[in-house]
Amino acid sequence: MKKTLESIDVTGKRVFVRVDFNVPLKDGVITDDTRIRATLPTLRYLLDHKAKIILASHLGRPKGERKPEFSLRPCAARLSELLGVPVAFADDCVGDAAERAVAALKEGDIVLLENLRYHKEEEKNVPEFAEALAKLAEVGINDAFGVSHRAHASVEGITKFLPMVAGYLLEKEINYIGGAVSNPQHPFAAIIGGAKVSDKIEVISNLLPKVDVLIIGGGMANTFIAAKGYPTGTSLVEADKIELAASLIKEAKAQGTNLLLPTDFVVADAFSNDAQHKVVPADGIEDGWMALDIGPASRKVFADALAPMKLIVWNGPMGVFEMDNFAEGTNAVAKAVAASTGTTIVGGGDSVAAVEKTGVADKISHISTGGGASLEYLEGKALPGIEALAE
Ligand SMILES: Nc1ncnc2c1ncn2[C@@H]1O[C@H](COP(=O)(O)OP(=O)(O)O)[C@@H](O)[C@H]1O
Ligand SMILES: O=C(OP(=O)(O)O)[C@H](O)COP(=O)(O)O
Ligand SMILES: [Mg+2]
Repeated sequence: MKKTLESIDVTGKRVFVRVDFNVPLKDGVITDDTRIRATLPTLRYLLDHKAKIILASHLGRPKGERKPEFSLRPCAARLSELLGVPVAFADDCVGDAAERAVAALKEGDIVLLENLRYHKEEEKNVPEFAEALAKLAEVGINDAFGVSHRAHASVEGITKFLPMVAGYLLEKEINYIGGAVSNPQHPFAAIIGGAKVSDKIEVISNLLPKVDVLIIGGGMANTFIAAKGYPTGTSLVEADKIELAASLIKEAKAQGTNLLLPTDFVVADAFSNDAQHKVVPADGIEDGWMALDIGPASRKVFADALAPMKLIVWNGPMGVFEMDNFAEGTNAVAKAVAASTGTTIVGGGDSVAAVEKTGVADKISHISTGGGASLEYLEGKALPGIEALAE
């Protein structure tokens, strides 16, 4: 058993809380705050116990550079509104700015530190960086399920210097997803889409024997379309995963898993809502065109396949749903999942934003803050951020 928040003394202490505030943003405005709201139970507990709260998160993938569009500042403002208390902001997560902000904390105060990934040492899990983070606090909490599959400094490395326990969000995710997938109901479908193809394609081999139906859409589908030998135009394709996709198609067939790929796409001549667009069959993507959504025939096939399912796990939008002209595939799958009489789990920063946008979030059994994390958990992998927690 991993230790949880209530088993440690936080009163008056400096508490480091790793959160996942990697929220979708458009022009600096948060378009979905689910990941922030999901941490409120832990934060309210810490406020009630007069802790000095130090929040740390990544946002996007700035790859070690201080790119302003990846600043966490909008999240401090949003959190302050949600909690109804001031939330201070420190311009850096280590060094002078962080140390000064932490020294200024009184009991019941909160500071959010700037993006951890402005330092390349975070993703590289450099011990000195983990130690610098650890030194800010006396106690550590992981409430960042969405990034628990990453062995990064603030998630895994830090625990060698500061023991970490699970916050309420992490505990809830482990209990729900762990429970649903340890002895899954059948028929069981997984739906995988989105844009993080090279990461998420790696889980499919381990998923195939667990599920009855595997639906592939979104950016993920294009690499499979390429594996079938069809042209993909200017679509997002992970060239060095085409061979893997081809072998997954064979594995699915050999195991009798129903692997469903789109049979048609909405293609566009540019990555823009204003681009020209049309529907083409899956083998009909021409040069200069990119697949940005699944087509109407695919939506119907996917919805029909989902109808009899007793368990559905979905990560990754079916198209570029942020643009209205390419949102219909995601909307259709969201509605099909919402209509299911089985257990439904939707995970991922963007997938949850899509389900909220479609207006069906309250019809989903469990909204998970983790996309890649829930897939790896489902696959049966030990997540480094959870493994590293105190027993
Ligand atoms: N066909 C596509 N081409 C390019 N991007 C896509 C496509 N389909 C979906 N996407 C993008 O995938 C992104 C989400 O992917 P990902 O981060 O893997 O999902 P999640 O956050 O739900 O785990 C969205 O921003 C969406 O626009
Ligand atoms: O948004 C996230 O994952 P998701 O897109 O799979 O939901 C997490 O914050 C992890 O981010 P990362 O995939 O850049 O490590
Ligand atoms: Mg995402």
